[in-house]
This record gives sequence, structure tokens and C-alpha cells, in this order.
Amino acid sequence: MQMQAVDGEVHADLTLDGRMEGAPGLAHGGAIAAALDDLFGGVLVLLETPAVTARLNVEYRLPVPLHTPLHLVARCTATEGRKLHMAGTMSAGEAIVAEASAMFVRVEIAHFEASGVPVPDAWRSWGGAARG
Ligand SMILES: CCCCC/C=C\C/C=C\C/C=C\C/C=C\CCCC(=O)SCCNC(=O)CCNC(=O)[C@H](O)C(C)(C)COP(=O)(O)OP(=O)(O)OC[C@H]1O[C@@H](n2cnc3c(N)ncnc32)[C@H](O)[C@@H]1OP(=O)(O)O
Repeated sequence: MQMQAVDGEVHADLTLDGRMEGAPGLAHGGAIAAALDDLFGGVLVLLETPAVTARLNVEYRLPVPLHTPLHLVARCTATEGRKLHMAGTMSAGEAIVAEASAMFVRVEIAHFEASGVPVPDAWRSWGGAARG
């Protein structure tokens, strides 16, 4: 998913296809949640803060059709020690089809390195959980 930083928010355009189908012709709720969670990951890049999703809440407002352009927006609404509160929306045209809120928790880069797969070099210059 291509993301763009706009005034402290992260925006993305996305069209879901048959791979993301839930009910016939409609997007699976898990795909909608994944897209919003992924967008929150983009907010971490803006903040230059490694963190992970601790809690994700999605409100499904309208069925999301496949093959229809969707616009997503996410931002960090508050920080509280290691906790980052996120909010985001997914829209189809003028209609908000889903809203999400999430709590991320800052972690050290070592959290990701434990997988054994190298992290992007840029992440190493970021402050970790100790940054507060
Ligand atoms: C990382 C940089 C990302 C950069 C993105 C790069 C590119 C962007 C482009 C595209 C995006 C692509 C990818 C995005 C990449 C990454 C982001 C995606 C996000 C994910 O997809 S990530 C996978 C799913 N995610 C996990 O895999 C987390 C598993 N989990 C843990 O790793 C631990 O569980 C952890 C670390 C969360 C906490 O563990 P811990 O030991 O460090 O800290 P502790 O438990 O003390 O919690 C500290 C305070 O948070 C409170 N707290 C904790 N959990 C809570 C909960 N669930 N509900 C309510 N409160 C909670 C405690 O109550 C305490 O609060 P208090 O301080 O007030 O007592």
C-alpha cells in the first residue's frame, strides 16, 4: 500500500480485489483491519518511532465493495509514555466505511531483530521505547 505524509497524517489509496473477498463482492473485515493497521505503521515512520500494535479496534460502518477506490487517513492523536494512540478512517467517495482506533506501544529495535530478519537501516537511527 503506497502511503503519503500530508500535514502530520498518513494517507493512502487502495482498491481491494477478489483476494480480499469476504461475502460475495465485499471486502473481508480482516482485510479492512489489516489495511488500517498497516497505515498506522506508516504513522510510526512519520514519528520515527518503532512500536507495535497492542490493541486495534475497528468500527465497520458500511459494507466495503471490492474494485472500488478507497481512501485511508491515519494520525497519532496522543502519546502517553510508551503508548501511542492512533485514529484512522477508510472512505469510499464521501462515505466513511470504517473507522479504527489503536494503541501502539513503543519498543526497542531489538524487538524486531529477535525475528532474525534484518530491519531497514533507517529504523536504527530512530529512538526506541526508552525515548518516552
Ligand atoms: C516498527 C516501525 C514500523 C515502521 C513501519 C515501516 C514502514 C511503514 C510502511 C509500511 C508499514 C508496514 C509495516 C508496518 C510495520 C510495523 C507496524 C505494524 C504493527 C504490527 O502489526 S505489530 C504486530 C502485532 N503486534 C504485536 O506483535 C505486539 C505483541 N505484543 C508485545 O510485543 C507486547 O505485549 C508489547 C510490546 C505490546 C507490550 O509489552 P512490554 O512488555 O514491552 O510492555 P508492557 O506489557 O509493560 O506494556 C506497556 C504498557 O502498555 C500497556 N499495554 C500493553 N498491551 C496492552 C494491550 N493489549 N491493551 C491495553 N494496554 C496494553 C500496559 O498495560 C503498559 O501500560 P502501563 O505502563 O500504563 O502499565
